[in-house]
Amino acid sequence: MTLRKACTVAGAAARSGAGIQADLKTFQELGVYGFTAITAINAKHPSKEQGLFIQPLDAIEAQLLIMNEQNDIDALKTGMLFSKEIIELVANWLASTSIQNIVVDPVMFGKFGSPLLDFDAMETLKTKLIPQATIITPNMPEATYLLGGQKINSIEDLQDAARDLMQLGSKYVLVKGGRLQGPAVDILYDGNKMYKLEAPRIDTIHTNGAGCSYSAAITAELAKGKPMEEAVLNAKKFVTAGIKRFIPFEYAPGMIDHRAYKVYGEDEVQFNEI
Ligand SMILES: Nc1ncnc2c1ncn2[C@@H]1O[C@H](COP(=O)(O)OP(=O)(O)OP(=O)(O)O)[C@@H](O)[C@H]1O
Ligand SMILES: Cc1ncc(COP(=O)(O)O)c(N)n1
Repeated sequence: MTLRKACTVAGAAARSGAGIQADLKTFQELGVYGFTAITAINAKHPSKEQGLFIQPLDAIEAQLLIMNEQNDIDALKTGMLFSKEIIELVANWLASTSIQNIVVDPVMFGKFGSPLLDFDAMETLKTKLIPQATIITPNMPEATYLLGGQKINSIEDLQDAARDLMQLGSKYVLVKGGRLQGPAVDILYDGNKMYKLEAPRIDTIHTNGAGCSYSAAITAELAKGKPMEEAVLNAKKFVTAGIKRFIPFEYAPGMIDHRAYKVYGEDEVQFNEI
């Protein structure tokens, strides 16, 4: 069987549940080979002022150049890109490749609010990168920022946001409703059909890496040739299983268990056209 290849262009997260580490673990669990290009190191700690180390542009460019040697990358995701300059670099590079499946996770904040995107980078994200995306995967605050402040407080608001976000030019939009009350509902839209994904809400604060791993799982499934609807459904099952078997940290909120889907094979997600 051909080994499928996925790539992530994102930040490294020192607690290792999110960012590049989450992406690689997810790729491995879902049976694809993972390549990485690291844009930043996120080592935020309450006792330290400086914890975010953005990589120099030439270091990022050098990693992207290495990717050019792999002319058979099946799917790619972007995560934390941080600055206007990095987004421009990645967007220009992507335009020069023939990669077909591009997942843009418009990472803006860490789980507990630390900024992972410069404010003046928003326009570049919207005009240079998102139009090249096969799918974008904003959570509720990210969707709100992309839409210039549009409030999202309900499943109907998620649906409206999905419709409005299509204007930015991606082929699919997935708006994640992780912050709503009740079941964990996400909305997938292709400009024509709209789908609701629903999983039971797990009572935990240990969800570090849920968003990154979700977009990485979609990337892995697309790399394997799955159609988008199936890729998103499998990815939601993967992330739900991971949240259910969360790994608590002693002094900080913990992270999802990337092994859970393979070990326990949970299957509790409903997928319906609405
Ligand atoms: N407690 C939970 N139980 C089950 N699923 C959840 C829970 N929290 C989030 N999810 C799901 O996890 C996935 C990641 O979504 P989420 O909205 O948390 O993204 P995120 O980018 O991690 O966002 P945020 O940083 O706002 O928490 C989504 O499918 C969401 O529905
Ligand atoms: C480098 C990096 N990238 C992304 C996130 C957010 O991760 P998530 O929303 O999945 O918890 C993070 N904390 N650090």
